[in-house]
Amino acid sequence: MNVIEVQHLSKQFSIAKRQAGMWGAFQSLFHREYIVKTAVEDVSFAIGAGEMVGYIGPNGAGKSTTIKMLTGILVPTAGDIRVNGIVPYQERQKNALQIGVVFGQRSQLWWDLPTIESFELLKQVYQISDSRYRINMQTFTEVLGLDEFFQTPVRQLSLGQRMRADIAAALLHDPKILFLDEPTIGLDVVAKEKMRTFIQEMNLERNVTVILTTHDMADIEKLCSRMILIDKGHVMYDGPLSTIKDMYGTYRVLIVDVGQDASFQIEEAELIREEGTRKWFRFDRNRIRASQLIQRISDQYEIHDLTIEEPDIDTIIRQIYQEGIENPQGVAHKQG
Ligand SMILES: Nc1ncnc2c1ncn2[C@@H]1O[C@H](COP(=O)(O)OP(=O)(O)OP(=O)(O)O)[C@@H](O)[C@H]1O
Repeated sequence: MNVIEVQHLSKQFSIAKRQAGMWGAFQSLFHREYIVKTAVEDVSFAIGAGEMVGYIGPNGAGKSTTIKMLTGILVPTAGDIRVNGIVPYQERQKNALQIGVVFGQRSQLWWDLPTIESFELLKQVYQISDSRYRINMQTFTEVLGLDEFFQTPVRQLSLGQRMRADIAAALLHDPKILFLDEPTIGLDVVAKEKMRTFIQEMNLERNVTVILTTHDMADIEKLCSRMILIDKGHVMYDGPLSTIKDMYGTYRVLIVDVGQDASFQIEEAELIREEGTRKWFRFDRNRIRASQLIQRISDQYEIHDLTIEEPDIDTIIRQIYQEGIENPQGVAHKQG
């Protein structure tokens, strides 16, 4: 069953053009010109219950605008949007009851109140029963260690504490869908890992559907089997992370130390770096196998040390942004 359905969704913003100088400012009082900025264009996708989907793209791609339309904050310019059967901007309150939202860049909590009071206020806002509130607070406190800062006002929390409080607050009313906009931004490695584990647990134990926007590819690798990639408002790819990796991750780098100063080239590989006796060869595994490459080198030289580096998902995504994407096996597509 799909919990989110988006069809031909577009959003344009009209931005008033500023005229230069005093005369321009005066003229603007009587006649305003507008420029139209298209943030999201003809985006379609469907997300099933319990899926964890990474919604990713470079700065300004249209990710936050999409999330804001899904949460009902923004009204689309065109297209259909349904979250659990509800049109979010038409029934904002009803939609709010079934979704949880975390914006990594800003807190949803009351800035000046002790953290525990924010939770108590949310209990009232969402009319959460006493027993449900107790169970959820107990679970979240156990996993996220909330009690260490219950009495601290939100504005005094460290970033890691604030994010833990925010995600707990977003899940307090048992939403079936969770929107996470940069939930690990600025966190240290340990805090990131804790956050990811918690998200994973909520998905597994409560079947919460998760839509995650992030610039941290490790979030996607750890959490999402599916990825929707957008650029300039268009969907460029929608499919498994593994397909993207298989298609674009065919390059490897062989780092080899031959123990002596030797200058040599290999036809099917590109020498991309040299440091003393150590060399870096970039090769396409579809063209030559690592074992063949090593064989060629060891035929002439004694290999002292070697490593093979696989491309990380960051490198692959960067390559896609730069070069676009072809249409492989009907799962990915390029538009615009
Ligand atoms: N309220 C607004 N008024 C005018 N333009 C806007 C508004 N909100 C977003 N935009 C523009 O729409 C485009 C998409 O912005 P959006 O915030 O959705 O991108 P994003 O993918 O979330 O980027 P980032 O990764 O930097 O957060 C950008 O060019 C942005 O400047």
